[in-house]
Amino acid sequence: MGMEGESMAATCTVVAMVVGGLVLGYLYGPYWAVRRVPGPTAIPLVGHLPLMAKDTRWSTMRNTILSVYQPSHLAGLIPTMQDFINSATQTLDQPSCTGEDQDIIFSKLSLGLATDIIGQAAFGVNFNLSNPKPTSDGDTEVYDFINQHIYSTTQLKMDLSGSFSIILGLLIPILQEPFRQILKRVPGTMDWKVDRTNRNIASRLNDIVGKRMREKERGSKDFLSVILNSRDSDSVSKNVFSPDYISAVTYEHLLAGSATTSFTLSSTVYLVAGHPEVERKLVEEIDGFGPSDLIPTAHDLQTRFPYLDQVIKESMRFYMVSPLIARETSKEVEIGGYTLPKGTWVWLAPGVLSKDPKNFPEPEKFKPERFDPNGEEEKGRHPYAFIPFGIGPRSCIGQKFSIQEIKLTIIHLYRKYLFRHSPNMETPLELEFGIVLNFKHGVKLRVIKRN
Ligand code: HEM
Repeated sequence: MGMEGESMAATCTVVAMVVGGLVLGYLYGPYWAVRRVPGPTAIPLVGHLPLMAKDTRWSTMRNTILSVYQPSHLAGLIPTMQDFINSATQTLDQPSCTGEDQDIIFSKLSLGLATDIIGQAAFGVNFNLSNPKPTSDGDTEVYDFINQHIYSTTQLKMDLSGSFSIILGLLIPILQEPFRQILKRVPGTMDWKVDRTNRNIASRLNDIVGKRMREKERGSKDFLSVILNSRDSDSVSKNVFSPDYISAVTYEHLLAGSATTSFTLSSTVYLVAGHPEVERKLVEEIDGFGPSDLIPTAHDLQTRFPYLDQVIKESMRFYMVSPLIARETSKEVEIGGYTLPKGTWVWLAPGVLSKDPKNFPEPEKFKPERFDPNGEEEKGRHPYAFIPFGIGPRSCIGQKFSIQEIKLTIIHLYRKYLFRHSPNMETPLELEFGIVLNFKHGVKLRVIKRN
């Protein structure tokens, strides 16, 4: 190549670099402007459009399944819930649980129970964890599935005990995904285990969804059936609810509905066990309802157990199971004097709010009476100070479902038993911070049979 050719090539390279720089600048300029504000990375050319598309799909889904969470439907679920509660708590009558030095790991019992109940409601499948004796190959399958589900739930950590890519992502977000992609191929790493588990779960869910899709008569009781029926009857839904998407939201329900409810149940029993005066008032209210085999109706649950209401709220305030809630601004907005550009992620911290002494005097004290609707504290409190289920159009869809389940379980338990902290349990309680809070070493209790 002569001198002229070389200088031509050099000029072309410079021009290409300048043009490339301009294109990159154009694509990433808006992102650069908000680089200090945490949020999802904009994809070149399409920006955040995929997220918005997801959102439309979600609202169609949410509207479709809302019927499953309507009061009339929930009321009809009471016998199903009660059956699972009876069978999950049966083991508490056995000498291996009621002996003086016997610990029960209550958090395990409650996770099995909550998973069974949501499994039935979401999939129409009995995982049978409340009656833990595999009897056939089919049952073993379910066991494996649930164990994987529990494993993946407990791996959703945001502290320094999570997988390496998650830890790295906390420090240098841009490196998280590339490292995850590499580490998930390295056997033995946490990323590899999580990936393998997630793929197993996904394939099992696809099997369940596929099987239910082929069913002609599937009823309309559970969430999966409602979505599949709507998919069969309406062409819009057919496009919106692809089989993969259905598996993903079904899994989301299983996850959202089991770990949260189970944590709340366990922390309530744990806190009541450490507060004899609260226990006395609670047992008095429960005994006052009627004979011990009288199952409360949905209306009874709402109106006849005001102190139980306060105990559950105070437990949820004390240990806020979902400590963080994410939102993304759909347009530029000013919050507290800060201008947030469109597309900014905003994190709400209900756990911080619930320990604010302005709204909850002596926040480190467990005092259910602070939620007494006739008390000064409750009347004077900011209406959004206590938001364990989130707030607005994306708030928890399963709120009533879980409260019904928690109330039924607590009533059933305290009719028959009292609980004490096991001496083998750490003080104070140690927690693991993830997408949902978890107990580091479980909740170990001693059971006292009443009468
Ligand atoms: C004590 C139990 C529970 C707690 C504390 C809880 C808490 C939450 C919170 C804080 C959110 C985020 C809300 C927001 O972004 O504003 C949420 C969302 C959600 N929860 Fe729950 N939840 C519980 C039980 C359940 C149950 C039992 C189910 C299912 C039956 C469920 C299904 C969902 C779903 C599907 C969403 C996403 C809603 C959406 O994005 O439109 N949750 N939950």
